[in-house]
Amino acid sequence: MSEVVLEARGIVRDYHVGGGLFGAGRTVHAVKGVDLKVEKGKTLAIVGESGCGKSTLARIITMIDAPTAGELFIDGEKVDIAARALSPEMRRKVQIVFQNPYGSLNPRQKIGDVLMEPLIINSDVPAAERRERAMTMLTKVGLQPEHFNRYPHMFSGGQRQRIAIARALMLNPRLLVLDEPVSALDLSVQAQVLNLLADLQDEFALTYVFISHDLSVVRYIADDVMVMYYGEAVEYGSRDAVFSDPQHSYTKTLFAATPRADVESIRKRLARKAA
Ligand SMILES: Nc1ncnc2c1ncn2[C@@H]1O[C@H](COP(=O)(O)OP(=O)(O)OP(=O)(O)O)[C@@H](O)[C@H]1O
Repeated sequence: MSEVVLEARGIVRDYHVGGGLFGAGRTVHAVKGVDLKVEKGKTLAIVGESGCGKSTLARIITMIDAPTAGELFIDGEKVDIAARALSPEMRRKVQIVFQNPYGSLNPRQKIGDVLMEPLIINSDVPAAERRERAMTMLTKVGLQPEHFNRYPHMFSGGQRQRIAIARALMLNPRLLVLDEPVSALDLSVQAQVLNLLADLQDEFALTYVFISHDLSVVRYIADDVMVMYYGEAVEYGSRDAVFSDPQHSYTKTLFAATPRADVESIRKRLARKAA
């Protein structure tokens, strides 16, 4: 039987904005009741334009932010995100990789320390083993052991994203939330990082939630696709079903607005890289 790693039921997130001493302000309904389910080793891509609620949903899944309503289950266990003391074990299971590797790495921290930090904070793994695990992880993401003592500015954008992925994997998570992880990279580097993610998924049986606005990337990486529009999931199904027979008018418009040539060229490039 398949194992469900992530399930969300009726997730709602409202933000109260504006309103000072005398103003009432207003409520932004960022996520309006989203259900989703992702099985072990699979990738759910969440796609939609800026402001549709993708990042809000990503923060809720990562337990950084609490929903206004709804339930979240990780490995079948209900998560009480509002609780201050979420167990370290629960936190360990879900890690996030952000779009901008420049912003997410401390410029004064050597790469080895970047990788060992999650172990220092969340585990009692001894120093020698921390070092060894960081070295191993560097090679798993296609970097070299000698990169251990270098600083982030000495790396390219693609290499920095590899470092961010390595750090996210240091605690052996079950689920990686990838929030536009290749959007800031050149096309050829995007392909390399996507192939790396596919390899790591196979090796560690990882489950991915992949947030993107780029349909060509989604088509390559996803098993299932959710299309969000103004906080709602207007389309949700297998990649092939969503791409071959989109049901919602917004999805049709979104697909029509994506230049076909772009999709084809990146698919060919990815296929060449994969060969
Ligand atoms: N902390 C916040 N306070 C108030 N409103 C917010 C907050 N975070 C997000 N919003 C609003 O919620 C809506 C959804 O935002 P969100 O960032 O989740 O969308 P997104 O699809 O990820 O967009 P982008 O790709 O631009 O990040 C937007 O209208 C946004 O302005």
